Formats: sequence, C-alpha cells, structure tokens
Amino acid sequence: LGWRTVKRHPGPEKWAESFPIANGPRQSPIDIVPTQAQHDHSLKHLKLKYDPATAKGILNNGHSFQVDFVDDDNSSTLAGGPISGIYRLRQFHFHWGSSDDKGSEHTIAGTKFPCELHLVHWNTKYPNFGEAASKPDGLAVVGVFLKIGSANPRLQKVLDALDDIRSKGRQTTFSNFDPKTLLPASLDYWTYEGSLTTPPLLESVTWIVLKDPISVSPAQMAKFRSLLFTSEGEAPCCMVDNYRPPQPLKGRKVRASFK
Ligand SMILES: Oc1ccc(S)c(O)c1
Ligand SMILES: [Zn+2]
Repeated sequence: LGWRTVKRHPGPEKWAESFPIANGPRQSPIDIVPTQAQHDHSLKHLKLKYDPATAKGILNNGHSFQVDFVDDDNSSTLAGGPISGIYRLRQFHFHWGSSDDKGSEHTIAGTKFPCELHLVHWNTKYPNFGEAASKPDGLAVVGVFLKIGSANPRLQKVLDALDDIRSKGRQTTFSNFDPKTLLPASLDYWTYEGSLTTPPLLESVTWIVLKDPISVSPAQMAKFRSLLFTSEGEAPCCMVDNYRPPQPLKGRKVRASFK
C-alpha cells in the first residue's frame, strides 16, 4: 500500500470485525429517498427546550468533537415528534468530509452534504445515558445538514473554541450556548429507527433528520478540518472524513412529518 492509501484509522469497512452489529437490521446512516418516505400525519411537531446554562464543555474525542451538556435534570429536553416521553440533551457533535462534496452521513436521494450535526438525547425512562444507549428506544438524535453558503454566525462560537481542542483528548469549558440557534427555520423532518454511526453502533436511536439544511461557509469548513484525529506528540493526522456511508435499509420505513 502506498503511503497515500495506507489507512491510519480502521474505517467503517473494518468495524464489523470488532462490532458484528455493524451488519445488523437497523444500522445508520441511510440514504433518505423523499419520494419513498411516507407522510404520517399522526407525527407530532418537535418540542425542543434547551437551557443555554446546561452547556458544559467541548471535547476532541479522537473521532469528532462534541459539546457536552449537564443532563442531571430536565432543563434541556426533546419531546413530541415520533418519540414518547421526554429525552434529555446529552451532547452534540458533527461529521464532515475532506472536501465540500462529501461529509454528511445521511444522504438525500444520493446527495451528500459537506457536514452533518447530531444532537444526541436519551430517554428519561432510563436512569442515565449509558443505560439508555443499550435500549431500542433509548436515544433520539436530531440530524441537521450543513450546506455550503454564506458564513453561519451561529456556528462561530463553536468554531472559535476548536483552537483549544486541536488534538485528541483535549477539552475546554464551553458555557452559555443554546443549540436551538443551530437549527433551521423549519423543523420538518424524516424519522426512522436506526443506530449510532460510530462504534459501538448500538441500535438504540430514533433518528429525526431535518429536511432543511443550515449554512456553512468554505472558510468555516476549513476550521472543522483543522482538528486532528491524533494526540499531541503523535504525527498529526487531520480529522476529516469521519462519516459512515449509508447502510442497507433492510425493510425499514422512513416517515415524513410533512407533505
Ligand atoms: O452518542 C452518540 C450518538 C450518536 C452518534 S452518531 C454518535 O457518534 C454518538
Ligand atoms: Zn454522530
């Protein structure tokens, strides 16, 4: 293998060796085909209630970066939509590409976006995130596409924090941030039953993928790509292409909240 082709980080094609669920019946992401999605008028509108004071920190975990939230009460929650009960916001993170023509995990009729935001919530019928993550109705993740356009001022505070967490394992405080400011005007969504898209690939996620993207500029995308997969002291490897490609639908139905 030439140096260009050597795989520094065992990518998605290797995951099934350690995580057989990678070939399971409800894996994510998927390609969403709008014409094949079924409008379900019994789907409720999304109820998102986020308290900026619950923002806690920002961490480079070696496969993405995440903004963590205090989740020991119902200050920041998701309800309504396809889910029953109340789910608490745990963290949000992104997946992105090495160039603007790829990077999202879900695709829309084959169209890839340069980046995708995941807001991760856990079902409060379970005692904590770890317990919920192992249950079929344990997690609800809101997915938001980012599309190249004008610079998005709402992203800037997150991107400005990346200078302090360039390497794997770095974290810093991140407070007073309302993730609702990252959402598009319309909360129309597709929903289906799926999984985490990174190991352990647990099949515990009700996916809620918003139809409308938010904008991100090429310069802002370059900030994402300035992060490193590697720890300080290791040969630096840019954190890019941390997306899993679409997985087989295996008979699942995708429902639409809109006509
Ligand atoms: O906890 C997580 C939930 C969803 C996704 S896609 C993750 O990467 C982690
Ligand atoms: Zn994710």
